[in-house]
Amino acid sequence: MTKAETPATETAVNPYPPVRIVNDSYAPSIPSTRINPGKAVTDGTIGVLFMAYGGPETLEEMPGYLADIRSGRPTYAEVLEEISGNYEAIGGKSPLPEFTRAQVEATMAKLDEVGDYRAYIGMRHWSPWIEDAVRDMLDDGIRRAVAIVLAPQYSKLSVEKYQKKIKAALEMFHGQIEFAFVNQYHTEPGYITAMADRVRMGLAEFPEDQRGDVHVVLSAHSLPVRVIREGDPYADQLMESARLIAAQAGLSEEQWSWCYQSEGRSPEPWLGPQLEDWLPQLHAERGIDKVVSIAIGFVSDHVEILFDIDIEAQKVAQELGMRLVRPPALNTDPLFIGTVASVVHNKAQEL
Ligand SMILES: C=CC1=C(C)c2cc3[nH]c(cc4nc(cc5[nH]c(cc1n2)c(C)c5CCC(=O)O)C(CCC(=O)O)=C4C)c(C)c3C=C
Ligand SMILES: [Fe+2]
Ligand SMILES: [Fe+2]
Repeated sequence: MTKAETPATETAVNPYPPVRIVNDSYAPSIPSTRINPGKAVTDGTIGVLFMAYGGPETLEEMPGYLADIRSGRPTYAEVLEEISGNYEAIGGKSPLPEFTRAQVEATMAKLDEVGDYRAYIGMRHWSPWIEDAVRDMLDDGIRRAVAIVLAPQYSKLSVEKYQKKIKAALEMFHGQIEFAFVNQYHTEPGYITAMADRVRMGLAEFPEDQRGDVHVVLSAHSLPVRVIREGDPYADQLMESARLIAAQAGLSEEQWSWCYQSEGRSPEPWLGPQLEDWLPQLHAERGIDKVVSIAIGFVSDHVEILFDIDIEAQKVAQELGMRLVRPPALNTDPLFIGTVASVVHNKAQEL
C-alpha cells in the first residue's frame, strides 16, 4: 500500500507516545517573596527576612527539591519514591510554605504596631529562594534588615547555612544591606510557654483520672553525631529548651523524656534514640501506654511531623497498644507570633 492509500484512521494513530522532553503540564507559579508589596521604603524602613526550610508545592517538584537538600548528589529512585509517598500520604504537597506565609503575615501585623518594617520570605531549599528575597530587598531599596529563621535552635547545618545564603546573595547581586542576624531564640519565655501550652493541650486529651500516667515525649530533628562532636550547640540548646518547657508545664523528671526524629539517610550515625525506637522502649521498660508527642524544634506542621509522627510513629504506638496524642505545632499561635515579633524588634535596635 502506498502512502496515499493509507486509511485515515491508521495514519491518525501514532504508535509511539510523544517524547516528553519537559513536563508541559507543569507550569510552576513562583510565590512572591514580598509580604507587603507597595509599602513605601524610606531611610528608616527596616527589612525583615523571614526564612524557612521550604517545601514542594507538587510532587513534580520533588526531584528538584531533594537535589537541593542533597546538595546536588543524585537521589536513588527508591528514595524518591519513598519520600514522594510520604508527601502523598499528607496530601501531595508540603504545607510548610502556607504555614510560613501565615506566620509571617501574623508577625508583621504585630511589627506594624511598633515600627516601620517591610517583610520578605526566603526559603532555603525551594522557591521563593532566599536569594530571590535578597534581590527583591535590594530592588526595593532596603538598606538595613533583620534576618530570622523560623527555627528556635541554632546549628551550623541549619541557621548558619541560611545566613550564608544571604551573604552569598549579596555578593551575587553586588548589593549592600546591613543585616542583623537572629541566631537563636530557644529560651524566649513566649516560645517556652507556647510549647508548654501544647503539652497541656495534649494532656487534656486524656481523661483527668489518667493524666498522671501520661508520658510526654519531646523531640527534634536529628543531626549526624559528628556535627555535635565538632562543637555544634544544637543538641545543648534543644536540651535547654526541653527542660524549660517541661518545668513550665509542671512535669516531673519521670513524666517526660527526650528523643530525636526524622534522621537522614546517610551511613554515619545520627543523634538518637529515634522516636519510633524510643516508644517501644518506653512501653517495654517502663510500661508506658499513654504518650503526648511534641516536636519542639519545629514551629509549624509539615511532613516531618505530619508523616514522621502522625503516621509512622502513630503506627508504632498503635501496634503496641499505646495511645499517642500529638497536639498541633505552634503555627500561628499568638504567643509564639508575639515572641517572634519581639525578637525581631529587639534585634532591629542593633541596626
Ligand atoms: C537541624 C537540621 C535540620 C532540620 C531542622 C531539618 C528540617 C527538615 N528536613 C526536611 C526534609 C528532609 N531533610 C532531608 C535531609 C536532611 N535534613 C537535614 C537537617 C535538617 N532538616 C540533614 C543534615 C539532611 C541530610 C542532607 C544530606 O546531605 O543528605 C531530606 C532528604 C532525605 C533524607 O535524608 O531523609 C528531606 C526530605 C523537612 C521537610 C524539614 C522541615 C523543616
Ligand atoms: Fe532536613
Ligand atoms: Fe529531615
